[in-house]
Amino acid sequence: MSILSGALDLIALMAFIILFCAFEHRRKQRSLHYPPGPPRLPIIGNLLDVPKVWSWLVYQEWAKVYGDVTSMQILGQVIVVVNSYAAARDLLEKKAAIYSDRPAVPFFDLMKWSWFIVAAPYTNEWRHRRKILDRGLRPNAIVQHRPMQKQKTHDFLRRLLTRPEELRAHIEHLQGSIIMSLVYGYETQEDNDSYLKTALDANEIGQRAMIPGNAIVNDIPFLARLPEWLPGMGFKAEARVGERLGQKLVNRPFNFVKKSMRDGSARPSITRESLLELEKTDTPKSEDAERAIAEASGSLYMGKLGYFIRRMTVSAILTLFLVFVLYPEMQQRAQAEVDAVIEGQRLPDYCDRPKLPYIEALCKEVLRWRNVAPLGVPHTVTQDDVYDGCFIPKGTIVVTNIWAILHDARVYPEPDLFKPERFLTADGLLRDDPILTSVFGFGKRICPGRHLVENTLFIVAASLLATYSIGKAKDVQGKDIAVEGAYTGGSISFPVDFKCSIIPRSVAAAGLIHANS
Ligand code: HEM
Repeated sequence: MSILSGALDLIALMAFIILFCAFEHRRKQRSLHYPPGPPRLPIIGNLLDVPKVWSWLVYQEWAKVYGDVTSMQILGQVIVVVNSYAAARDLLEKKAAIYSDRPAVPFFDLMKWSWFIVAAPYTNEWRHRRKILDRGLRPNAIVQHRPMQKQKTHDFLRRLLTRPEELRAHIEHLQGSIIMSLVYGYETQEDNDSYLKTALDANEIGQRAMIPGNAIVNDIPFLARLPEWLPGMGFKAEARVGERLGQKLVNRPFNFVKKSMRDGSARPSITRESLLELEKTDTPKSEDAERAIAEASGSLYMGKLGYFIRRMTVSAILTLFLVFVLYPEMQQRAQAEVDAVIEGQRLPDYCDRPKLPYIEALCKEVLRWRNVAPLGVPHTVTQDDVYDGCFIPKGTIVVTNIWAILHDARVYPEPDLFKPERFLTADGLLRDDPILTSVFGFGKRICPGRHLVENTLFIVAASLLATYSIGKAKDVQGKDIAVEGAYTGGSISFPVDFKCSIIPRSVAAAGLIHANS
């Protein structure tokens, strides 16, 4: 009896100590301040301080006053902005276990769009789908798609030959057809593509849900629980449309792959490879495992046209054209480099890459100079945390100021200048720069498409340089049309529309384009 009561006393004492420590820990955290930031007004906090456009520039200025990790509060929601590479790694990579969630988008929940990886919460479901994408988009896996990327780039060159004024449409087609081929082995039709309509419709709904202020339920989530017959509940019917579209988007191309696998016509693709892998490991095939593949692929299909992935890649390729217009001397240097390798006999290939360090450096500088997602995609914190003596509570939204990281004058001197040489050694060799990967985000949510983007940018740049001269367009009087080189200030930064001339460098160059497309 006395042994038993002694043991109980010990357990009670231990429980008391654990509770006391937890209480003290929490009390200490509570007594800590949030990371420093601009002064807050009662209730609305920093609502009036948040700029609608070019916010990354304002946050960069705040960092000079308050430090690399700053915070603001909007209607009670804590938002932390991370402005340096070191802090981004400390939080989003070293503490990835608690910094990898995404802010909730209630309208997506209503549409049952948890399959859409970009916005999905950090759950086992997400991990499973993300693994499928990581496997399909890793360097060793995408190597087999290089011939396809090359062929699509050659088709792009041909389109530029016949309708150069439709530059942006051609870039969108290039990007979309690469993704559809990579994900489903599907050849996008030139006009009236049958998969286009579904994706466009789903995207329209997706965009409305993502852009702040567009879907009322995102701002006032409890509305989702009210009955549909109440006034103002129209979003519920819209959510049902979104759910149906989402299912169509996920299932239709997936079924196309399964059917073509059955009749033996399936081309290599992420979906086909994932299904083959599943056959090896999962017997009998479970519906859940197939569904995960369909949904992971659907996320890329959605992204092919979406606000997010499409705009990013299109923006980067447009920047390439802008750079050629603004800096003709760099275009000439890059042309000389590619000419020395291909000697006008053929179009560039991936195997030429090691011999084209200046072009590689130019592509890297395109990604750095006008990084297309200056604030990345927000993460959220799933547990209370302390960083550098400051309290970061569970639920905090963490925004990475990728712009500030890539325009840090200590790392990239004269950061606003376009200088490919910063990625070259004194001997003209390519310099490894781990900080540049910040352009694709951090930690577990880092962009899985990054290797594909680098491959695409390289082959597009080298092929363009080998065949075209890009310069200022002329007005009716034959005068150069000025190009400002301005960018939009929204969450995905885009070159403001500009005109340029795109002319084959020679008859032989035009001949190469025809011969290869
Ligand atoms: C210039 C082009 C691109 C840039 C700069 C870019 C950048 C980014 C960034 C900053 C993120 C957020 C990372 C984070 O949360 O920390 C992201 C996420 C993502 N990107 Fe990209 N991206 C590009 C193109 C692509 C392409 C071509 C694909 C598909 C093949 C892709 C697929 C994705 C996906 C699926 C996510 C969500 C990852 C997740 O939440 O787990 N991206 N990207």
